[in-house]
Amino acid sequence: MNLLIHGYGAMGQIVEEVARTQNLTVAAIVSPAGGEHPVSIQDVEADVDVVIDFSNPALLDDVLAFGKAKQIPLVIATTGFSEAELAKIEAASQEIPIFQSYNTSYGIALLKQLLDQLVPLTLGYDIEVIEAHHRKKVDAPSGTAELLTRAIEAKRDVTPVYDRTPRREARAADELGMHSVRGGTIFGEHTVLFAGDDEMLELKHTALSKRVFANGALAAAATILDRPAGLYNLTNLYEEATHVTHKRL
Ligand SMILES: NC(=O)C1=CN([C@@H]2O[C@H](COP(=O)(O)OP(=O)(O)OC[C@H]3O[C@@H](n4cnc5c(N)ncnc54)[C@H](OP(=O)(O)O)[C@@H]3O)[C@@H](O)[C@H]2O)C=CC1
Ligand SMILES: O=C(O)C1=N[C@H](C(=O)O)C[C@H](O)C1
Repeated sequence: MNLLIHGYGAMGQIVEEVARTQNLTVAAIVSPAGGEHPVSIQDVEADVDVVIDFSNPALLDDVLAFGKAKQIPLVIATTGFSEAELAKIEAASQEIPIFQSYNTSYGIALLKQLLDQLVPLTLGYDIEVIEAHHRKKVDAPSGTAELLTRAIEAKRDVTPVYDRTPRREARAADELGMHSVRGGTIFGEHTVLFAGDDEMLELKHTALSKRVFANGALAAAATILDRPAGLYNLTNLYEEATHVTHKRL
């Protein structure tokens, strides 16, 4: 598997490190900051089998154009896409295999499965999603908070509310509050709180390193390599990705 690592910030660098420990071939790295690497994906000349993208939505068009021109699969792990950008990813997936997920950890895949089962049973409980990340994160709420919110919305009639400051009223039963904490070096923490009368239930996932995301992205890359064109995610790649992603680091 000849990898192209697109985006060479904190995550791109960890993907490179983890790929090398797994004896995978890093054929090219694209670093908008320049240095020894190409600045743009369009300048990559190496033979590449799959792209792993941890960068910025501003670069989406370039990544999709590259994947379609070379007819190779893409693993898109960047967060913060608009609805229009997500639609572009979906359209491109009719031509090439694309894995797109706002969180590549195995634990979040498990949390989503739990929510699918649990949320229909929680009428009468108020649900809030709380996420915490490092001080360098630029997007909020996190992609994972959006992913979890969509999973909850699919199972209960709720309306996401990100900012309560303009409201001066009691919480409506159908609200789904979302909250962001930023500080320090927190790798990523997501809590789904079910608050009932005189009791609370919390489902919480804590990433203990960035390696967990790199490992999951590499597992996704290996899994979609030979897939037909289509849009893949943690749910429909779940079975195959499990044994790879969940191996001991
Ligand atoms: N799906 C998942 O499981 C995970 C997703 N992520 C997501 O991956 C992305 C990258 O995270 P991380 O590596 O921590 O972020 P960094 O800020 O450390 O790196 C981002 C990379 O994208 C480039 N970049 C950023 N903005 C632009 C822009 N406007 N135009 C061109 N290049 C740009 C940066 O280049 P330069 O250095 O020149 O600024 C850098 O190479 C984020 O969206 C993050 O939320 C992160 C962890 C897990
Ligand atoms: O920027 C990060 O670091 C992370 N971003 C993703 C998100 O926005 O959910 C995934 C993970 O939580 C780390």
